[in-house]
Amino acid sequence: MLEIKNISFTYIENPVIKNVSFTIAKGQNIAVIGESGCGKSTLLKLIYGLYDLDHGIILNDEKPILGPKHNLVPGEDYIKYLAQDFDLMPYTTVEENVGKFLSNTNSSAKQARVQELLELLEMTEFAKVKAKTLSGGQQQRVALARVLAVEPEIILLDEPFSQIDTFRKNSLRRNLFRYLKEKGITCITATHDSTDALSFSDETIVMKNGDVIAKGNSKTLYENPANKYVASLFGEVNELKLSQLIELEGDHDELLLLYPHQLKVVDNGKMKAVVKQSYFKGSHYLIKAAFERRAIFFEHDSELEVNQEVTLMLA
Ligand SMILES: Nc1ncnc2c1ncn2[C@@H]1O[C@H](COP(=O)(O)OP(=O)(O)OP(=O)(O)O)[C@@H](O)[C@H]1O
Repeated sequence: MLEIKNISFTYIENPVIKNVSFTIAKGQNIAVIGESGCGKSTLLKLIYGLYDLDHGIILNDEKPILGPKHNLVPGEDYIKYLAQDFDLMPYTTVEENVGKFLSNTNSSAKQARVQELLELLEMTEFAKVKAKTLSGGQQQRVALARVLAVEPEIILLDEPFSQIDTFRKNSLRRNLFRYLKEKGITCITATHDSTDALSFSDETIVMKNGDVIAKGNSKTLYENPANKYVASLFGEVNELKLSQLIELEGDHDELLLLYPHQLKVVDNGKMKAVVKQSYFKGSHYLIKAAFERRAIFFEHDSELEVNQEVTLMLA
């Protein structure tokens, strides 16, 4: 089990990580989400042991993860960290990059392992190609293969699919996260892509301004977001009062956070909005509309005319 206990960290002046605590069970897949600059990458680097903490302690199976003050070469060897810059050797081939940390004592075992990883990351055809000639997305796949080569106990992935096209990303992350589960490797992924959290992670950690403001089952966090910030990390969200949608008897009003699919156009709804734009999303349209001088979003199965008035209701 990985235990993060009351950790704080400052680069120069202001704390970037502020008294953060949580635990992660072995083999879990955790997504870390939060607005840009909230401290996701820094948190991963601290877990890897790249920096010394101001306060607190990080334990893996009750053993402390120590920073550079205590380790000549920072970074624990049972943990692998995939940084946002891929740190590849540009003038060597893909297979040499992937095999860099593998032992040379059994060359056929090494070769087999490299092949296995290249297949997992769908890079077999590039085995003999020099890393510098690859596209950004291809380099990212090589970097992923490389951090997996010597099977780590814990893997820390910082935006691991940021440069990979949507088509390949889907099959790749299915393969990768299934592989990590099969091997029982604990995985923490810092991501801006809510699908990494919703479809693949066991739990999601939500960070804001150096603090962990929510942690829990990803589906539960999505369905019951504690506030608008949490909900907005999963997509567009509308903050509305129940009384704006239906006639209330008595004064038991309630503030609702509603994703676009939770509002629908009806013939005689209470809430009147004016259509401003329709965005085609493949299976539906996302409609932006004006309601009481602010933008709201809902889904509809067809395009709507600009400036058309619609009435809306809970879907
Ligand atoms: N090496 C550094 N020296 C000084 N400040 C830094 C350094 N790295 C990051 N920071 C600052 O620490 C804060 C957190 O940065 P971090 O990279 O951890 O955020 P993030 O959530 O990963 O952002 P993003 O989603 O944009 O990658 C930011 O204010 C950033 O400017």
